[in-house]
Amino acid sequence: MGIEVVVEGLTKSFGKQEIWQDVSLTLPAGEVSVMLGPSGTGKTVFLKSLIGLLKPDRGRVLIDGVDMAGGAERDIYETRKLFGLMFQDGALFGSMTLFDNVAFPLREHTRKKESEIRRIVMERMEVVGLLGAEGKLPGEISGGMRKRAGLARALVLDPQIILIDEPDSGLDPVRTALLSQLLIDLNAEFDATMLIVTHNLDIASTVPDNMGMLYLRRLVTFGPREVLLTSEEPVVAQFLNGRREGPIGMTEEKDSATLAREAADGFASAPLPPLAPQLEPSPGLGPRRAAERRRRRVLTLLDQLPPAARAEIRKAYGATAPGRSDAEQATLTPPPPLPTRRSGT
Ligand SMILES: Nc1ncnc2c1ncn2[C@@H]1O[C@H](COP(=O)(O)OP(=O)(O)OP(=O)(O)O)[C@@H](O)[C@H]1O
Repeated sequence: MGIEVVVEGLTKSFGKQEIWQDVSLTLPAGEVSVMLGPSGTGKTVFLKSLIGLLKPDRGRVLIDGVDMAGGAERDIYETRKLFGLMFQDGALFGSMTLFDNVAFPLREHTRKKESEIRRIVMERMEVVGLLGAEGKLPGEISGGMRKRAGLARALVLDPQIILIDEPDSGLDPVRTALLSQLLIDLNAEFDATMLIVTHNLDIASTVPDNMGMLYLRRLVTFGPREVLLTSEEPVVAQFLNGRREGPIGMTEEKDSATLAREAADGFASAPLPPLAPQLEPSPGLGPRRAAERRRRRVLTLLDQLPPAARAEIRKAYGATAPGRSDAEQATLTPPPPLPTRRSGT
């Protein structure tokens, strides 16, 4: 099962440019989380800080007792092996075939025999739908295929935490919808903690268990998806509706006169789109193990959430039994059977 990632008071600047300050959140073990935010708000910097590639000025990133922000380099190096990373363009080596690209981490970080490497690579290629393309070079395939190859490579070391940076960039809507399904299927198969950075509203509204948003050098919110998707905070509502009107401008922040004029025109009261259901794993995979853990976790949190989010969660999980608190209810319903995993994964 995936590992919990605890972020405490993280603050990062480059010289005089403050990227974000005092970011605190917990990525629950094995669940899928999405981080939204306008361009340039430091989402990629956040991912790199989680894995210890960038050092924050203050704060901690705790993974299994190791502080990725300020711990001993040897511990950070070891803990990094728990991660799978997929950056925007797949970050493949152009002169290597897809097979060699996907095999690279196994050859680099393990002493496995070539026959074992072949078995693992072909299995991961199958998971991302790339069987048959293993002999191709990255330049010979589409952008979507390159991203899936990047995902296959992120999976070869059986990661417990998977960080994915803008998996949708450059993809058409159909490929993006297929990718959303693939991300949920990967979570069902590997039960890893996943954090996805994206601007894509289709992925954001249908894939994650939890969502957060970075804006104006702070974390606006982070929590169960229903909180952000029902939030009336103007910046969140603007982002989720893709509207021009609202606090976010081309250079991140609009001036107060423009904002006041737009507010007078009523942008703040425009309704949010109805909540889309979260995707289920493809037939044959069984339910995600994280789904039942998340149900129990979120029901115990219910009393602390805003009313609109609470109502959506109750709707999603069925009405609470009369006379029982949400926390009691969380322990009552028996969990569904565990998913059947494909052999060898
Ligand atoms: N190594 C670095 N040195 C100096 N500045 C950096 C470095 N890495 C990132 N930045 C700056 O940090 C800011 C945030 O960058 P980042 O790439 O994290 O944004 P983002 O939210 O991921 O943007 P996008 O959605 O457009 O990819 C930018 O202004 C960028 O120029």
